[in-house]
Amino acid sequence: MAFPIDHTFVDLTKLNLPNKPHLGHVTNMSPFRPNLLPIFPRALRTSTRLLSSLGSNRVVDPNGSVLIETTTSPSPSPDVTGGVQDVYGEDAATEDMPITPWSLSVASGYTLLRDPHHNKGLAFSQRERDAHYLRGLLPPTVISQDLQVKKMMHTLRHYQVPLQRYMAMMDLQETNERLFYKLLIDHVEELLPVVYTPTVGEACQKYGSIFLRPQGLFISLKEKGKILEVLRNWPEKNIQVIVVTDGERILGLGDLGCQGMGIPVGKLSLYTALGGVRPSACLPVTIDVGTNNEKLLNDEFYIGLRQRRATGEEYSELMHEFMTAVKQNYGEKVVIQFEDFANHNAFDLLAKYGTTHLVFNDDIQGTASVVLAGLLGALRFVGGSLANHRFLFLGAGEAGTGIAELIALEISKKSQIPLEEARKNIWLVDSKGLIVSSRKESIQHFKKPWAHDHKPIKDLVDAVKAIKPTVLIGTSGVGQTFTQDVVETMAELNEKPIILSLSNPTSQSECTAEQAYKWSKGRAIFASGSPFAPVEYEGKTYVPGQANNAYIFPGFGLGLIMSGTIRVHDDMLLAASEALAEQLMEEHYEKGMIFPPFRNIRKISARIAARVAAKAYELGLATRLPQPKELEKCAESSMYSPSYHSYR
Ligand SMILES: NC(=O)C1=CN([C@@H]2O[C@H](COP(=O)(O)OP(=O)(O)OC[C@H]3O[C@@H](n4cnc5c(N)ncnc54)[C@H](OP(=O)(O)O)[C@@H]3O)[C@@H](O)[C@H]2O)C=CC1
Ligand SMILES: CC(=O)C(=O)O
Ligand SMILES: [Mg+2]
Repeated sequence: MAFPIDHTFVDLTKLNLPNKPHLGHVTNMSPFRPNLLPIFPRALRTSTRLLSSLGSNRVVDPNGSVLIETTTSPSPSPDVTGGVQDVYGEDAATEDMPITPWSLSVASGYTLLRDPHHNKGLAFSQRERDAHYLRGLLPPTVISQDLQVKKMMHTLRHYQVPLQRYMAMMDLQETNERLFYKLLIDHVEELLPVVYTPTVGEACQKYGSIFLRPQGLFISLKEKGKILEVLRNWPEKNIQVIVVTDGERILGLGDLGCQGMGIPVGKLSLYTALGGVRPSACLPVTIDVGTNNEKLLNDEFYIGLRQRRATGEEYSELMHEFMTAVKQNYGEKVVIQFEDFANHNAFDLLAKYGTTHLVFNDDIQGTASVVLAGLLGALRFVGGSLANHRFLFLGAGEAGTGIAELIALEISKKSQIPLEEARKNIWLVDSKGLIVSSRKESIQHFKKPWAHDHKPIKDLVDAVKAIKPTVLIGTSGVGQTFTQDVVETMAELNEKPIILSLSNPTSQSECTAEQAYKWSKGRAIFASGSPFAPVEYEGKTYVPGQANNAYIFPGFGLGLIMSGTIRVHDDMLLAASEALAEQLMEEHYEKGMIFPPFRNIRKISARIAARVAAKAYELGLATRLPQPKELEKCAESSMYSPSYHSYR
């Protein structure tokens, strides 16, 4: 179907039909939208009769794409009943088989005001208020969406507590979706820290207490054997992106179990606001296999399963059922973004499903791509190529080893040296110290490529002194681990030390922006995972960058979707990094920035999407053919706009 995915109606007057439509044949017609035929499974059945009354066996949209087609076969195949595809098995079901009673109605009056997808609040015009039975349900004034944005920002700025802002934003998302996205797009730099890190971290910790309305799809062990049915309970059918977590490693806050749902919800808000993917095409999912967080298990307001985490086969079987059901229900072009899984599952899931599904691990791959872009930008300050630099990581998990591997891949490709060779300048420290060859037998598989020959070193500062890195990257999830000693040593070793404190939320950042600039005497090139305000140091203002995968995944996902790509490839991550790095302009360098500002993020995302899509076409992984000529324009024009529509 070539129709935009949030169109659940098709205008019969605009279609290529031989006879005038006889609307009596469609039971779901709206009195307010008389020419609109609902495109929903149940409506498809009623439309079969409509089609025969029109003397046609197909409905074609203005672009020539078939929207509805009756079968001409005398003996329909088992999944084609009554002449149309029996999408959810309603027609094939016998009387004793349960089905989902899908129905579609057109919202008006009170229901319309309570429908977050269509509600416009005080922005309903007088004519719309008459046409849609709203008169008296709203006070007399009519205001524009822009004024609504202004008012909402005024309200948000009055809240002193970040969590209050978060709750107000979530409430808006659940009551007036377009206004929520308009606000987020127009004030992205101010509101990103509200709906995303750091505030979303606190929201997840307190999710049970602040929980008002469920968001997203909860799939727990109780749903084993029924996951396909659960997916079918979700009201939207055309899903393009799923962000899924099992809540075991939420930011640097550890196991938050079912309350990790704040993360997929937040990430998908960014898919829409930053990447332009329609909200109706986004599905947040939390897999609940229990939690090992004692505090939550004993919290009377905890919303998840009250048991310790299932592991081993029980875990894998649930995940496999989920992955299979997703492909069965939505096909193979749905992006499945793994988010905030613990590393003992994350690497295995990515490896296992990377060859059968369109999967992307944001913590391993998205983080790698954004950090590589930042480093390419930082070369401008420090000179040379990546091959001339030495890297030391604190933290050798998903983010640390993911970034390390992409840096090595970039060096290997650019310098035409083997990957093994490129890895030699990259060192990692985990909770037990520097990863060295004598530890090789006892470390997890994803650390093994980094076990170089060296004597063991326990402390970070000693590792800094021994390795002499030019770049220090924090991915430990532990705050304040870049001590004054560590930063000063980096500054002794380097004229411009590159220091990235990537751990989230702010409380877990390896050091603050102020510490990095102060302890390096203003010489550090610094960026952090969660935002820090500009810092004044000895009369100069330093603008820290935000090295967060939010720069990458929305545009990356858009690129996959717009090209109909079926698998993720590392070269697409490199393409995304290059696209992001190229958008760093002279004016940004002058302020010491290594990332372009977030306020231009939709433009940035369109460029990333175009480059990712181009790479997918080059690799033969894109299925949307022929390849559009101008991919960036194509990306821009396909982006969701939050402006209100006017109603008939
Ligand atoms: N800015 C961004 O875009 C992103 C930031 N992150 C952040 O990065 C952090 C880590 O995430 P992730 O890699 O997925 O987590 P993992 O759990 O996979 O890895 C954490 C690593 O840190 C090590 N570690 C823990 N404590 C210490 C310590 N005190 N000293 C040295 N090393 C330590 C662990 O060691 P061991 O292996 O021995 O247990 C492990 O290697 C999180 O805070 C997360 O929010 C993640 C993704 C994106
Ligand atoms: C940003 C992110 O994905 C994380 O901290 O896990
Ligand atoms: Mg994450």
